[in-house]
Amino acid sequence: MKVSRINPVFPNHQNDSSAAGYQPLFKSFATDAIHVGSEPEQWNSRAVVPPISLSTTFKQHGPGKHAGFDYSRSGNPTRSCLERAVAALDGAQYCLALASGLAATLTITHLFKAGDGILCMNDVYGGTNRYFRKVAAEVGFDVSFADLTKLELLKAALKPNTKMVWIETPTNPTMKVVDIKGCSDIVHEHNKDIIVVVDNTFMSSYFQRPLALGADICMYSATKYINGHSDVVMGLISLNRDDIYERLKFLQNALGAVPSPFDCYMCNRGLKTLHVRMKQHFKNAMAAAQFLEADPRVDKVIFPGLPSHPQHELTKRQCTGCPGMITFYIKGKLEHASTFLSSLKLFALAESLGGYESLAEHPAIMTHASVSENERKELGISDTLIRLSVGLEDEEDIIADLNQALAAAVSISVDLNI
Ligand SMILES: Cc1ncc(COP(=O)(O)O)c(C=O)c1O
Ligand SMILES: N[C@@H](CC[Se]C[C@H](N)C(=O)O)C(=O)O
Repeated sequence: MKVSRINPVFPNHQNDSSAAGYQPLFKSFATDAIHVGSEPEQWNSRAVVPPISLSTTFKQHGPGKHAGFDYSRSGNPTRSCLERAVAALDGAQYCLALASGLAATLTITHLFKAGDGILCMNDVYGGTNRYFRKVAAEVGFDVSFADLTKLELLKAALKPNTKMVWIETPTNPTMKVVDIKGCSDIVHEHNKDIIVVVDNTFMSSYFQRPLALGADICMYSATKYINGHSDVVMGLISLNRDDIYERLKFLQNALGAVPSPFDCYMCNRGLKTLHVRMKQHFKNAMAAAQFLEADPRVDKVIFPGLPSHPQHELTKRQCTGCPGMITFYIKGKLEHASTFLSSLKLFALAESLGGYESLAEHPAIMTHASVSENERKELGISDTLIRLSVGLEDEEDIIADLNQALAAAVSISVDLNI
């Protein structure tokens, strides 16, 4: 039987978004997601699905002589399965799993010492901003922020003590897209020892491979798309450099912020369908973004897949597509944003993103409340900014829900001027 590979989003082309100008899909992504790290031959039982290895300790042949594992914080068979799969998907030699995205951030930061400079993209997840400003800076790191979408600002912000440049792209929540290759080239020309880290949480390895674009480390809040089912909190770090890996592996054990075997099992399970989920997130988000952009009740939509996005061309140059994240400004005031959010029926009003279910939130009050008011103002995180994580439900139902919540927002008695 001939299997049709016609894609309804890009009907004249094969089953990928390269036809719309994006990078071609990564070769054998689905096969690697499903098979790498899950080889039945590694188990005596030949289990096709990796078992959850709950034992905290492993019997040794003789003192210090073991079969690859001695203590579960230091290494765990279920965790290894996940780490191997994610490394393959990132085009990396190594991957390390941590207890959360922030645990990954803090483990990476422990590569450095007080007095070292950390330069961070100015718009990042509120908890990353909070960690760098209110924890790392307080223990003596020289933390600074710059808009890294402007390469001249990156050049100007590099200092003699800069040891790490932290990029998040697209940014949470204002969806700015940073040129990973452009930044990595500038940073490494300035000093090849500076470590460029990319938070790849929003894109996932399906849409973006930072290591191939020159970054030294790719990290994730796997809590989001990588697991994809909103039931695991986890972080991941992928990389190719042996020296940094050895130190991070040491820190994974020495700091001890490791995920449980059960969570590793769950995340590996979620990973098997990453490619299927991301395609549908892209399709649904594109439809929702186009609907919102055409709607007079909406001021502005920020979605890298729309030609109106300031870095749409860059997105196509460095990514294979876009995830389900959309940010938009509703017309009116805080009351309109609040009414919209509390009127949603299918979207849940909740923090987090990247799960199969649609979520909506108010960054200024929720995920980015830890960012100072002044900074929020500078970044455009205003009272009317709404962030959507478009899920995998039927497109018509997603749009109908947005439509009815916008209708509820305009019906309130506060003057809207439209
Ligand atoms: C882009 C991004 N990076 C990192 C984090 C931190 O991840 P976690 O919640 O898994 O600690 C989050 C969300 O929390 C995020 O949205
Ligand atoms: N990255 C998530 C996390 C939500 Se914010 C979680 C918590 N309130 C905190 O302040 O740490 C997102 O939705 O962006």
